[in-house]
Amino acid sequence: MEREVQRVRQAFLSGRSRPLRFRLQQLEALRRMVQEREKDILAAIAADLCKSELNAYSQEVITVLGEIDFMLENLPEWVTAKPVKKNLLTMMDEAYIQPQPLGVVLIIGAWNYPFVLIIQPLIGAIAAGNAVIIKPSELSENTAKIVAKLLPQYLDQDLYVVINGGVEETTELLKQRFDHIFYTGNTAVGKIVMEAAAKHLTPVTLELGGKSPCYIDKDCDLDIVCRRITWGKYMNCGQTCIAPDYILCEASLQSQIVWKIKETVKEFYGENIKESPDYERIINLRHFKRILSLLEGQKIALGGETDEATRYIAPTVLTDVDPKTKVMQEEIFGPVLPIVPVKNVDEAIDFINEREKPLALYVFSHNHKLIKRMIDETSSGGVTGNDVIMHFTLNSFPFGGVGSSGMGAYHGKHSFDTFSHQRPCLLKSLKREGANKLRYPPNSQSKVDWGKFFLLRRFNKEKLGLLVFTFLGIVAAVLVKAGYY
Ligand SMILES: NC(=O)c1ccc[n+]([C@@H]2O[C@H](COP(=O)([O-])OP(=O)(O)OC[C@H]3O[C@@H](n4cnc5c(N)ncnc54)[C@H](O)[C@@H]3O)[C@@H](O)[C@H]2O)c1
Ligand SMILES: CC(C)=CCC/C(C)=C/CC/C(C)=C/C=O
Repeated sequence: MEREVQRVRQAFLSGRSRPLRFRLQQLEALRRMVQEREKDILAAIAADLCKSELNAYSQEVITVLGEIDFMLENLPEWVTAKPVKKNLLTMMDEAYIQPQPLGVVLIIGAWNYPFVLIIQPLIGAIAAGNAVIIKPSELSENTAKIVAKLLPQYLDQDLYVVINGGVEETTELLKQRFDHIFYTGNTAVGKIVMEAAAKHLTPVTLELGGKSPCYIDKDCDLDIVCRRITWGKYMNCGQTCIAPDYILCEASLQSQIVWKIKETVKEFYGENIKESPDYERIINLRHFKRILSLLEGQKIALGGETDEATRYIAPTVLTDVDPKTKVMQEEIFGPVLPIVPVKNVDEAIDFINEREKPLALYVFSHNHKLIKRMIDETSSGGVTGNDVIMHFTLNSFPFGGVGSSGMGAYHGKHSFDTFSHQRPCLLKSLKREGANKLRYPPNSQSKVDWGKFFLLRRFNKEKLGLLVFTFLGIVAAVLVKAGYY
């Protein structure tokens, strides 16, 4: 493992990942890989998650292709050094911020969207000029294998390396020194990753999970609300980090919500859900049993049917759920939707704020002010009003959590920034030493006064500032040279 990381570091130190042209070439090669090997990639995702190729394409491949195109279009501008505002002391100098690659990045992926969750951060890391080691989830083994097979056929083999394995391999990998670790997965392992990173003072991005609440105000169109929630909750069989985890609403709305979700489930997946190509399965038996255990003692208003042999759990809704029960203590990550009755929006806000900060928050209402209030008075990684999931699709948004749902963010320019160091560069001339004498010892009251003037004085118009500065610089230089200081 150590030798593998060393090999990638040597490749980074060769400097070849840095030129813009190289980054663009690698991103284009990655796009070619996705396009030319689409069938293999979709088959692998399908095998891992019992997902139709159409769904795998729309949920994972479209996002990847969109992200690559966005990078290719904008990268030339992002890599360019950006001049910054100057003060009077640096007015004659060159001052700019130069984004630079961090070095060797480790990307650890999760199994639930096994392709996009490793390839989207990879796109950002390549765009920013880094070398990358990718550790796909061992639970989605088909996707892990195909990615390990295809990447070296299209990308630089020493700069971008896939290492497959489970806990043992990841633990070994985490002992190595990286310049950034980007981890997607559960919060408990997030802590392990952060602890390992701390040993080398390696910065981390943690894309974690949590219980994302969904508040339904009585002033709304319940048909549309339930259609959107049904889509976002049961997509990928509920195994989506930003799926609505539970509903908060007035008790009287519950029966209508159950009825409308039932109708929508029928419309989306047909009478026989098991036969639907659009309804997935639980990833493994451990998660299947974990989800079943969440149903114990609950009022099942819809669904509840299961089949262990195929790890099938029907779209399920629970009503009158007690917040103290197990289903409300952990992220569900399955097709089970509890409804917790609250009296009003105040109680909903308190309910959310008494718990860990979620990855996403959803609010449904015709009342725009109520939605704004919910946003102002709570915290979450992201928010969508009157829909679910959709903030994920906008790559101008930073995608990430807050508090226990994660730290750092990515997508689009945010990915580029996450994998870059914003390096401040100040280039001075070796001339104009006279003015510089003001800051050299021995100090004096008048030097301090000049220093205050140069550093604290603000001018609205930059040009006026430059003129005044030039004049004062000349005066100061003359006075210093003449021995007045
Ligand atoms: N924020 C996001 O973008 C996002 C996306 C997907 C999933 N998630 C969250 O991830 C969770 C589901 O994923 P998961 O954690 O079950 O995925 P997982 O089991 O695939 O684990 C994630 C990664 O951690 C590694 N890992 C597991 N145990 C480890 C250990 N002890 N030490 C070191 N590495 C270890 C695995 O090898 C894997 O690569 C949910 O909480 C979900 O909300 C978040
Ligand atoms: C809008 C469409 C068709 C798809 C969105 C795909 C989606 C839900 C991706 C989720 C990726 C992600 C961050 C998953 C977390 O578990």
